[in-house]
Formats: sequence, C-alpha cells, structure tokens
Amino acid sequence: MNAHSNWQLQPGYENIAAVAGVPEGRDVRLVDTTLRDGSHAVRHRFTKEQVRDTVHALDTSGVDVIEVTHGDGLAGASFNYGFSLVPDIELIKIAAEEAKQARIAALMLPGVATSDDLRAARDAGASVARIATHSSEADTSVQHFGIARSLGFETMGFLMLSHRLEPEALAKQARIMADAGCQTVYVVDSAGALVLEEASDRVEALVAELGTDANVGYHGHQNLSLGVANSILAYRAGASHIDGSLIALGAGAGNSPTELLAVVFERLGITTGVDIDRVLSAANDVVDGFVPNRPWIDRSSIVQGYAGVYSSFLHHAQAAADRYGVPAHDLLMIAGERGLVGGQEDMLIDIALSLTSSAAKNEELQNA
Ligand SMILES: CC[C@H](O)CC(=O)C(=O)O
Ligand SMILES: [Mn+2]
Repeated sequence: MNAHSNWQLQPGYENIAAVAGVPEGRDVRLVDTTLRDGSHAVRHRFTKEQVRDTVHALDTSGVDVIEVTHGDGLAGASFNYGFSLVPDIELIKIAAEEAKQARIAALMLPGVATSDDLRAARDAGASVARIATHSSEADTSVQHFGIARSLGFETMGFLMLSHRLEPEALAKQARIMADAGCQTVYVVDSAGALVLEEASDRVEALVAELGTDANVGYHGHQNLSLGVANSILAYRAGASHIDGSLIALGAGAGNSPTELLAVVFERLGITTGVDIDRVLSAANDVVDGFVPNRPWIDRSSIVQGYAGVYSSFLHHAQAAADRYGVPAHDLLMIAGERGLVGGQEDMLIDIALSLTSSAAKNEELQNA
C-alpha cells in the first residue's frame, strides 16, 4: 500500500478502520454500481424501497461493495444533471442499514460535491469514497483523497474518459491519485469506447506504474457491447477491482452487467465470492422488476462508443434532440468531435442550436 496507509484520522473518526483491497478468498472484487451509475438510467428516481431491496439482494449475493449516489455523484441533484427523488444521504443511510456484510460506496466529483458532502456520506454509513476526475485532471482530486482518508474511508479513484489518454499518460495521472491517498485507481471507460487491448493496455500501464502502491480497477460501459470482454482482459492485465451493474443499469448503453461478470468469471475459474443463483435473482427478480426501460444498445449509444462520448450525455442529448428537432446521434457525434467532457452537458444545447440554425440557413439558401 502507499506511503499514506497510516493516515491521521480526524477527531470523531478515530475508531474507523477502513481496510482496502480484495477480500480474502476472492481473486477479484466486484463492485456494484446499479444504485449510482444506474441512477442515470432511471433519471435519478430511485425510491427508498428500491434501494433497500437492491442492497438486500446484492448483499446476500456476496457483492461486497455497493455504490449508492446520484448518477453524477454526491450533490449531483441539480437543474444541470437532474433532481433526485430521494436525497443521496437518505439513500446511503438506508443502504448502510440494510447491508449486513457489504460496504457502501459514495461517489463524488470535485467541483460538484465538497468535503462536507463526503463527511455527510461518511456519517450516513458510507465507508468507500470514489472520487472521479476527467482522465487528465487527477490533480483536482488531491485534497479530496486526503480528506476521505482522514475520515476513514477506503478510497477509489476514477480516471473518467480514460480512452482520451494513451496508457503511459494515464498511468501518470493514476500516480497522482495514488500519491494523494487513493487505494484503488480505476481505468474508467466512461464512453464505452475502449476496444479489447485498448482497455487492457491501459490497465497494464497503471499496474506497472503503481506496483504495490495501489490496486487497479476497471469500469466498463456497454456502448460497443464490450464491457464484459474488456473486464476479463482488464483482470488478466492485473486489475483486481471490476465494476458492474445489475441488468447493466447505467449511463449510455449501461455498464457491464454484474450478474454476467459473476457468471463469466466463475466459468473461467476466477473466484468473485458472488453467489450465481442469488445475483441472477437480484438482476431478474429485483431490479428488472422496477426498471421501466433497460439501457439499450441503439444508434445513439453506439455513436457514444464510436465517437468517445461520456455515457451520461445520452439523456441530455435526447432531451435536446426532442426540444430542437435534431437527431440525438448527430448531437453525440459532434460532442465526440469537439472532445466534450463530463460537466459540459449544456454544450449539447449549443450544438443543437447550431444544427437548427445551419438547417435554417440551408433552407433560406434553397428558397433564395
Ligand atoms: C459522475 C461520474 C461518472 O459518471 C463516473 C462514471 O461512472 C463514468 O465516467 O463512467
Ligand atoms: Mn460509468
């Protein structure tokens, strides 16, 4: 572990001992994000009962980290990202009460949430902090990792839109997170854009850079239908933490399905500690029962993977498309060409307006 393993705990948090890493007896640690990334797919409308039932099902399946937060992280509930039905902290509290063995994780984006939100999540029972930055901006997470460690959180770092950096450059960003106190750094394929070795080469570079200083994780999206295959290659390249979501519930075409990851790892003889029968039931009998629309691999989400667009832009693009009468996939293609990053959702409206005004100009020219 890194140089900061004896982090000074803040007053009131001295008795908290967060142990990071893959639990004994498992080869890989599956981290479930149904109740965070999946929040995008239900427009942040999870009810208390849905959270309780999903946590119960995952916990009894043996999944040992369950993420519960607004899709855009703590304090993400806003006009920009969409309001939650139930505030994050209430949902985290319910999840922590319900989980008997699993740890509850909360995600934050520096600049959206603050250290006060982290503290509130800790007090509500979250014990894993996941801090996400754009892949080239790891330095913006430094103080948050310090605060998270001093609150006794286990820490995980997300390098979002990892496809935008070459493996060596990404590894340098991972080093910044690890040195700041991050215990597991993730290659995050936010756009579902990485194809096979593009995923494992990035994981390999992080593993080489971090050595025993931090674990490496992989978070996949299904836009090109490669979430599970990429996750297996990521594991083979040295990732010890793999994210998934029940029924793929997540942004864009969704995440790698947790139940499929569990089944495929088991078929490969790789121990996850997750009970297959129970996790399949969690997916089919619990989450599929309350989700109105599963994430889908369609023209828009495939374009996201193809053009490398942040998966959570999907609903924003659909809303702008409906409002301005332009195709969502065109907006997403242009968003990819412009290299937009998370937080620039409003630029989709700008793109829609420029498409409508150029369409109007073309019509004017034709009528002239
Ligand atoms: C809000 C953080 C972000 O959506 C994290 C994530 O899941 C991703 O980038 O894929
Ligand atoms: Mn994601």
